[in-house]
Amino acid sequence: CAKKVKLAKDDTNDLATCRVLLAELEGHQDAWPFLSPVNHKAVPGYRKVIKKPMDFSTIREKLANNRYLNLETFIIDVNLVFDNCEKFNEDNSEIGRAGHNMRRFFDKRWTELLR
Ligand SMILES: Oc1ccc2c(c1)N[C@H](O)CC2
Repeated sequence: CAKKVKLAKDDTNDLATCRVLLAELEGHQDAWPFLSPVNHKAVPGYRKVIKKPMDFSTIREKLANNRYLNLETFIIDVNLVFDNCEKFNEDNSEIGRAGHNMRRFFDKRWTELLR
């Protein structure tokens, strides 16, 4: 049978796409809980419960220092922000709702930009 050739995805614009997506996340009105690292010294339990803290300023730093292998590793870090939020906050709380809103926004935007 004919040999299957895997079509390579064009990843040329992925870095620019990550920058656009990150800027849109940072500019969202519900971004405030996620803009900078949680101060784990001021929040009882955070350091023990959340094994891999992540926030938008850390993602921006990693992007600037070429720390993401590809678009997928960037998306994994963004989703880590929202997964940490769900783990530590009630759904029916100010920050819990902000996390759900931001995840919904991100899912919609990256699929629009990449699908
Ligand atoms: O009441 C509080 C006080 C501090 C925080 C939260 C809730 N949730 C954040 O995910 C982590 C920081």
